[in-house]
Amino acid sequence: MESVHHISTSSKILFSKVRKIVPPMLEKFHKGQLGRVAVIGGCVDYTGAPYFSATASAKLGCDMSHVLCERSAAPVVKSYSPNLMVHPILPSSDTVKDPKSIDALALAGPIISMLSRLHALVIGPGLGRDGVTLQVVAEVIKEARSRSIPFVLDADGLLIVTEDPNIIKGYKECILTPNVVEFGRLAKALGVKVASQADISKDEKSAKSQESDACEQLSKALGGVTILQKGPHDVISNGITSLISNNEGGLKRSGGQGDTLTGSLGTMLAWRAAYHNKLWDSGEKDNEKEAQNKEDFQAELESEEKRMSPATTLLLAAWAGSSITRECSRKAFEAKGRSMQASDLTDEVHGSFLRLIGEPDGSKTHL
Ligand SMILES: NC(=O)C1=CN([C@@H]2O[C@H](COP(=O)(O)OP(=O)(O)OC[C@H]3O[C@@H](n4cnc5c(N)ncnc54)[C@H](O)[C@@H]3O)[C@@H](O)[C@H]2O)[C@@H](O)CC1
Ligand SMILES: Nc1ncnc2c1ncn2[C@@H]1O[C@H](COP(=O)(O)OP(=O)(O)OP(=O)(O)O)[C@@H](O)[C@H]1O
Ligand SMILES: [Mg+2]
Repeated sequence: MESVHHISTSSKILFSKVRKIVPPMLEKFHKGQLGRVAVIGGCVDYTGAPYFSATASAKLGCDMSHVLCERSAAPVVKSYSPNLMVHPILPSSDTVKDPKSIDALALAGPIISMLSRLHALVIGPGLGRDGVTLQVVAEVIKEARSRSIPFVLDADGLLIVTEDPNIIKGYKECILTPNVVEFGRLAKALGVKVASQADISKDEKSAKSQESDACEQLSKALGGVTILQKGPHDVISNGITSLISNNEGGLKRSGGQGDTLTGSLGTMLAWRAAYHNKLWDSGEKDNEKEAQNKEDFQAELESEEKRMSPATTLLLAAWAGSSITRECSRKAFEAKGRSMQASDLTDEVHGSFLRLIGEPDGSKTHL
């Protein structure tokens, strides 16, 4: 049976609502207003992941793209691109005197001091599993939460939640992006039962429903945190309702496609903040009511004149990031077939944005 909780609004309408939260390009804006996003990740083992994430964020359209990484990763990430601002301020066991006795909050100081200048964080791409690094990042998460800074948590960053779910429980300004393995770890930690492949119905509709039920349950167990569960289709749930992202993707499953997703989400979160701060006039009527049930969410998504509430735009931003990533994968696969690499997605970000979303009304781009 199809889950009763899915939002059934068509993709066409959802994309028209996404366009509402994309800031138009206007001469009056100054550097930074269209998004300052930082990716926290990059260690001795992984330098590609933070690069792909930060570059996707920049290519989607944020103004400033930072990478906060471990010392050994910084010169490598810098050498990939002069466009990124790369800060070697993420501590690890290799960069502290005594890894067994650290003051994690003090070590997080240089990162925390940057937070007031950022609109959104992407925590996790290529973070690695070093104990010192993870303790420091846990302090950054607590601080970002206390200041209501939105963030995406992915990859090794999700381990922090698996260890201590309370760190994000009930936080309504974050998106978790687990792949199938990470979802299983989180579900286990929260005591949510996930149907095994053998249990999942062969009927496609029922299978989709079972998967989105698991996503909704996990979201509920985390107090309504938004979860984007990646897979053949992506399920996005806030524990009350779900959106399914199922536009066609590519067939190559190369590593690093999740990084285009997190970077895109970082920019969507920064744009969403600008929308709620009324950086420009969206032409919509004010709406004081926060969406609380499926009907409210659907009504906001289908209204042509009312502003959306933050809970609705969070779901929508997650759906948009997923749709863009899948379109990048489709186009890159069309061109490259089985040789497709993560960097091929990076080149498709802007074209995918234009095809799916398009420039909002009022943009002076003449595209
Ligand atoms: N170029 C890079 O620097 C990249 C770095 N990455 C980083 O690598 C680190 C580890 O990430 P992993 O994703 O490997 O996580 P894990 O180390 O938890 O490994 C997950 C394992 O599950 C397997 N798996 C994935 N989907 C599956 C499915 N549907 N069914 C069964 N098995 C499945 C994968 O092949 C992988 O071996 C993270 O920090 C991540 O950000 C990745 O993002 C890939 C690209
Ligand atoms: N079977 C599939 N069919 C179509 N798209 C898929 C499929 N599996 C994953 N995707 C898409 O690929 C993107 C990355 O998801 P994936 O599950 O590969 O994440 P990941 O394992 O975290 O990636 P990474 O290697 O970057 O860590 C998502 O946008 C998802 O929608
Ligand atoms: Mg991943």
